[in-house]
Amino acid sequence: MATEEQVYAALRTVMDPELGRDLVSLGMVKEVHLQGGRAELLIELTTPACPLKGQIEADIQRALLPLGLEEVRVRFGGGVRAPQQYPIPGVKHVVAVASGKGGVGKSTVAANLALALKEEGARVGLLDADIYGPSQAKMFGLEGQKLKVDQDKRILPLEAHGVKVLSIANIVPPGQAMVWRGPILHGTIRQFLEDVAWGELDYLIVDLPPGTGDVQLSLAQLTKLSGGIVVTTPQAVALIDAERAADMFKKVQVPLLGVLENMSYFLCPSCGARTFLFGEGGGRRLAEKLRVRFLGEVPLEVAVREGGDEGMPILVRDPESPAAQAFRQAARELAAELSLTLFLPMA
Ligand SMILES: Nc1ncnc2c1ncn2[C@@H]1O[C@H](COP(=O)(O)OP(=O)(O)OP(=O)(O)O)[C@@H](O)[C@H]1O
Repeated sequence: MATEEQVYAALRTVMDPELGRDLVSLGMVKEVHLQGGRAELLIELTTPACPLKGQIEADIQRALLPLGLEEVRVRFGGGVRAPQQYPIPGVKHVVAVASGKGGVGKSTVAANLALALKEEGARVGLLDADIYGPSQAKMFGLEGQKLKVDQDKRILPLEAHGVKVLSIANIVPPGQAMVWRGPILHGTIRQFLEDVAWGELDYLIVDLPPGTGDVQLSLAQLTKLSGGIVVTTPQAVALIDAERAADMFKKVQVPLLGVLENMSYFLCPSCGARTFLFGEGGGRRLAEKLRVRFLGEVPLEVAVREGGDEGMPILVRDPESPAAQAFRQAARELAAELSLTLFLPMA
């Protein structure tokens, strides 16, 4: 009959593929129950959205095989690991979504990544800091809704599809031109972070304006961002600007968690054929050049645009569509990269 010590010894041979250390020394083995010929394990991953769950489970099964157990059941648990210091009280991670060029789908990506992380069990907020072209209120069907404050006069974010959303569009009347001077803008970003009752969040996703301007700078100065991602299309002009956005993160010492390529190819709704409208492989090549994780390719699908216009992001509107699946995978990659930064401090 296998003993607990033997199980732990076997688990010491199972590596977290990304961290390169074994599950026991990483403190991931939370429970080992042995009864009869059965073992039940509780493994706490660095994030519930870990993309390598399947592989880790298979490795565990393989490592315990020589112990001759009848059955090994693996449960995965644990929440999102937090940094030593929270960037905002109650908020574990602030992640910025940037793009060099406008119109590459940054807001669509921010919305769907937020929803995908929520789907994995995380508590998620979305801050629309794209003050020149806020689109999250529309994307989440919250247009025209007024914000309320709590008894401490803190702004209460709105909520849709299980994500807390705060957009400047719910503050400034629609269609009104916004001229933001540096100090006002800085103050507004500060308010978004400090005077909003975000509550307990694992991730606060921030949808930045395109380019490399004052909002980015203010955000980096006002809070400790866990990281940022850059959204691009495969097109050469977009890639040049994307590299600039990546460089901005470097300048303000924010870890670049990855590059996501959107509008990678058009997926024909009737025959499923792929047409590479903007070229092929540019996002991956950029990620390789920058030595960061490639978060994946999201196809251009009519339903993504329709969903965005109707207040139903694709993850909600058509969860099984190729774009939704690509967003889900990208969110897992992002969560995994983020938890890596907690173990391996920035070089
Ligand atoms: N994968 C996709 N498939 C189809 N349409 C998409 C996709 N991604 C984004 N879109 C559409 O492209 C348009 C621009 O997207 P979005 O507003 O997300 O871009 P953005 O980069 O945030 O723009 P801005 O620079 O104005 O902030 C929207 O109509 C959106 O619905």
